[in-house]
Amino acid sequence: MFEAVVLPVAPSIPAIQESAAGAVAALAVEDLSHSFGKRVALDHVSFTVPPAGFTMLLGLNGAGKTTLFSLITRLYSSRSGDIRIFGFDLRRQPTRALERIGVVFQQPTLDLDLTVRQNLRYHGGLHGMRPSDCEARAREELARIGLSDRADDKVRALSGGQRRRVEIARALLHRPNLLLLDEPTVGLDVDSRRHILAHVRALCREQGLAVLWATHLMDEAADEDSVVVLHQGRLRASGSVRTVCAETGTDALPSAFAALTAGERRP
Ligand SMILES: Nc1ncnc2c1ncn2[C@@H]1O[C@H](COP(=O)(O)OP(=O)(O)OP(=O)(O)O)[C@@H](O)[C@H]1O
Repeated sequence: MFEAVVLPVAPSIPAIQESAAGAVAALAVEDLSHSFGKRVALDHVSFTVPPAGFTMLLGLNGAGKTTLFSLITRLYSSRSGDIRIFGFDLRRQPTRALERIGVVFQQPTLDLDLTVRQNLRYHGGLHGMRPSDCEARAREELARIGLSDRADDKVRALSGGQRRRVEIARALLHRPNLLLLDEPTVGLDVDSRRHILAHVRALCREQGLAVLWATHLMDEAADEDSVVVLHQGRLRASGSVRTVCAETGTDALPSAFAALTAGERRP
């Protein structure tokens, strides 16, 4: 359990206001494909994530969620298709695009032998933050997530849920406008899952963040979310929960998801 602390809204990066005079999507994926040898992981996928609000990226194992995240974060380069982040083309303007996203990867990436503060400082350095800014932001984000008193503990001493919370604080340090989380609650107990989801939903509401949350757990979705459904590398549906239910002739997201992902599983 932790008490979330509500802090003032962080200022956004000014250039976004300029480029987002219209409602520029936080993320626009267009005709994106990616293969590992002969295995097609993403097959002509197109969808958008609204400039603010919570979007669930739903897919079973092997749907292509992590491959998509790897392309958006440029761990892999896309050979076919386009990705724009707040209007910035990831291939042509990678710095401007990438500085707008924060990422929590599926596999934990904190250094267990560094303290919480040192992990955050390292991340700030990678983003070119001044040490004093980084220190102030680390304090803010650790307070927000209820871990101020653990700043000087080694990450190894934290629970799985606390480590995830530090990863979220780290992802927000440079004030991104789009937060990507790849199955962030995997391996956590019910209480930690609930609190992490509630925390990210609160961030989304209070700071006007756009969030893309990948999961296969239907109980993490809410009626007001936008959803993107991937299955076996293909886009099966995207839009509001209501639209996806209407399109599948179902009355709830779990039934819609079951209908959209029925059929042969890939070996
Ligand atoms: N590095 C890789 N080399 C070869 N094939 C890969 C690689 N990474 C992913 N794949 C394949 O690409 C497809 C999509 O995998 P991906 O990990 O993106 O799915 P996912 O939706 O994230 O699944 P999970 O929920 O299990 O993490 C799968 O068939 C997977 O085996």
